[in-house]
Amino acid sequence: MTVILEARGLGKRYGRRQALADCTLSVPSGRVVGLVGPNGAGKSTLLQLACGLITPTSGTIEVLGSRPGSGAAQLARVGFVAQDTPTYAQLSVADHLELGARLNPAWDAKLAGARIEELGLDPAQRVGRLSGGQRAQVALTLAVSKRPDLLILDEPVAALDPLARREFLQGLMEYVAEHGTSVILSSHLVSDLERVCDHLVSLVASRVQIAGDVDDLLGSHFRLTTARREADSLPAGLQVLRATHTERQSTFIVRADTLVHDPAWVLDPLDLEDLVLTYMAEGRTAPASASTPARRPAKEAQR
Ligand SMILES: Nc1ncnc2c1ncn2[C@@H]1O[C@H](COP(=O)(O)OP(=O)(O)OP(=O)(O)O)[C@@H](O)[C@H]1O
Repeated sequence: MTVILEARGLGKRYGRRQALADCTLSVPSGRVVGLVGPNGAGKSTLLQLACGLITPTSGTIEVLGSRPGSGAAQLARVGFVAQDTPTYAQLSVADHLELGARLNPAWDAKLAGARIEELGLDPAQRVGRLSGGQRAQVALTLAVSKRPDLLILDEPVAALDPLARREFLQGLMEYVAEHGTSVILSSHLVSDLERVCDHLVSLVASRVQIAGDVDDLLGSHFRLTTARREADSLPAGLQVLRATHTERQSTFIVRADTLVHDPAWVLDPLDLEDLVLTYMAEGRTAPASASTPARRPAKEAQR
């Protein structure tokens, strides 16, 4: 398996504020990775470390086999769109493409021109006069037209209306399918991520809480409904992430790498949103472990 991003004990501290802590992560190449987590969890910090905009205060990170921002060749292989989709308000759309062409050795002028035409944007239009969504599209066009091996997008759809969001993600998927680019994108919109991502990284309180291929994660997490019982009476090997009880019934969200079936249980699959929200809620009540979430003991039932 080729790894596109490898972090070992990675941390970033601003004065006394720990923006990212003890992050150990290995992201396989060829994936569309969804990076999720509550506000302030450290998502932008991780993405900025990955493209070399900031440097770690502890640990190491390698992207495409070398230190981020370590040279022109490395920079050329990574496309980054920051959270505020920065563009130059006074420059036209065509000026942006010209800038992209001059700054990037592998610039794909045909791709850039075709995207702008598809989006129905006037090349002569000043970018400061475009809507937030159109500016996001111009920023994405610049990032993909440099033909990177890894595209890093920090909340790319936050400013877009639902239709523009759908079109943006559809366009991104078509691009990825055609060019095989690896993508890491952060978003609070898990339902969007569910449509496009095949790998998930969840950060809570500056730590990696869970990471893995979406199919593996969904295949090892379930909603288990049974006659009322306490979490600690469930078989060993089930990690109880959440427990709720009525007078007669208990519902557990469990993680189980190999599941023993019991006819007294009803097991239902989780969707990605359930899974992400469960871990986020768990992160609020217990400090997250960086790399071994499945080994934690079952928690006390919440009543
Ligand atoms: N330049 C900075 N100086 C000081 N603190 C910072 C700086 N950048 C980030 N932080 C702090 O680091 C923590 C993580 O911030 P970060 O922007 O990475 O979170 P995030 O998960 O991207 O949040 P959001 O979802 O709100 O965008 C926050 O507590 C933030 O205040």
